[in-house]
Amino acid sequence: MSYGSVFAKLREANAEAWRDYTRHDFVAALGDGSLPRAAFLEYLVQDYLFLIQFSRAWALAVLKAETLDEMRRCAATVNALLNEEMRLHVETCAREGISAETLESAAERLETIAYTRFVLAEGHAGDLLDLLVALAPCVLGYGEIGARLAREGGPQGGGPYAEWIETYAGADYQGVCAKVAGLLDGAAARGLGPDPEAHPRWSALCARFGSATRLESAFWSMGLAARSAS
Ligand SMILES: Cc1ncc(CO)c(N)n1
Repeated sequence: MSYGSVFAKLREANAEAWRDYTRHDFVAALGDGSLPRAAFLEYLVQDYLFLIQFSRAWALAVLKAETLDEMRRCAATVNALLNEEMRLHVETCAREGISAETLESAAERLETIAYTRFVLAEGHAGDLLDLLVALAPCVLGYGEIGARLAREGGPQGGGPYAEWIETYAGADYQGVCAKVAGLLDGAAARGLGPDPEAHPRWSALCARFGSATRLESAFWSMGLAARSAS
């Protein structure tokens, strides 16, 4: 699987953290269907709150964009988040008796606050490239996870979390991933030149990508911890 050259370099520079995130126990349990329902629902409620802030971060990317084409592509991502991805959360929760109002008034857990405010703060302080590097593990990590779980599940799929897997493995979401990888490559080419790893900004960008990746792992762990809590 490849989502562009700069993403591949950032992932390689954070290989261990990336493996922890994309091969997390939560992900394995989603794939084989053994994830307890309570853990999934707790994750889904927090993820809904995550997506609200994440949409704001993509709206910030519209603001930080340097070309009209970038503005359009960032705006399309805001639309995909608010009007497509969040539907999965609302519909799944509705079937479990959790209303949209309940979702919106749920309290953010610390892991949700940490991750979303990290991305927003990095974006406010930096330029478009800084923001996209903080956003990349979320968007492209889920694309990679969804595609892998769909492949491993075989042609029929099935299982209790098939709809979640299909959301991220599906053509719409994979198309968003390709767009985001293209945005990242473009912003990096502009900001870092032809050899990004030789640029003085590179180590800070790798560290930022690594932090977001570790915050993703913490988000999965929060879901697993909810298995026993309420
Ligand atoms: C925590 C998290 N990361 C990434 C995505 C993909 O948008 C998501 N829905 N939630």
